[in-house]
Amino acid sequence: MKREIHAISTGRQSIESLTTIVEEIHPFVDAIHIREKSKTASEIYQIVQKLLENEVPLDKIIINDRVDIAYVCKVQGIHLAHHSLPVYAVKNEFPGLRIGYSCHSLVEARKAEKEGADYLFFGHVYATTSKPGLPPKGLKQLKNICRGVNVPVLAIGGVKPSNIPDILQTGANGIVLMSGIFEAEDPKGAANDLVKKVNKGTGGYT
Ligand SMILES: Cc1ncc(COP(=O)(O)OP(=O)(O)O)c(N)n1
Ligand SMILES: Cc1nc(C(=O)O)sc1CCOP(=O)(O)O
Ligand SMILES: [Mg+2]
Repeated sequence: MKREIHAISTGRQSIESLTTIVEEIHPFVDAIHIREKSKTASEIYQIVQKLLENEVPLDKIIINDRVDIAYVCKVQGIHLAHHSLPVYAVKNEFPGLRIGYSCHSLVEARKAEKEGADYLFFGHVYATTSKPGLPPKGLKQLKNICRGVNVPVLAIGGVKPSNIPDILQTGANGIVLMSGIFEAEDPKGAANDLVKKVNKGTGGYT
């Protein structure tokens, strides 16, 4: 199974900054999550249209939480969290959408898999400013999740180039970054570096 790199928008950037970064990084990553909790449906739709105008492939775009926007825009998929519509409900209504789910325990992971999730995020693996005051789950729990389900598991939370080898040792199928890409001084350089690290030793990158 190909290892995947996903990038998630921060929710803190303007439409202009966000779309400029995505236009630079999309060739290096497998998926770009538009996770913009305080933007309106109209603004998120505008983001997707701007990305398409700038030749970002539809099949690299994933919408966080908003199934309506994912369906209307015909993107690659929808990413659900604990506050979202249930996985089984989305699967039933939109069998063509790739469904991701953010889980934080083995019980949640197995439930999401049973309900039809196509892949899982597990986190936060390392400390991250995105989850202040919450202790990181660590590599041991990540390994346990990877062994406990049959769908791909991607590590999220505090991921940086130096911890990629340890993450991949757990059996994780990829990595997910927010600040490490969207808040990097050089997002394109950061994404390129991640591709090299993720594919090291697989023959997938020369
Ligand atoms: C134990 C625990 N519960 C919830 C979260 C964060 O929620 P999540 O479903 O991942 O949604 P996002 O806010 O991250 O989009 C967590 N990290 N830990
Ligand atoms: C959106 C999100 N969800 C998490 C989870 O554990 O569910 S961690 C996270 C943010 C990850 O940001 P960064 O790459 O900057 O650490
Ligand atoms: Mg999350």
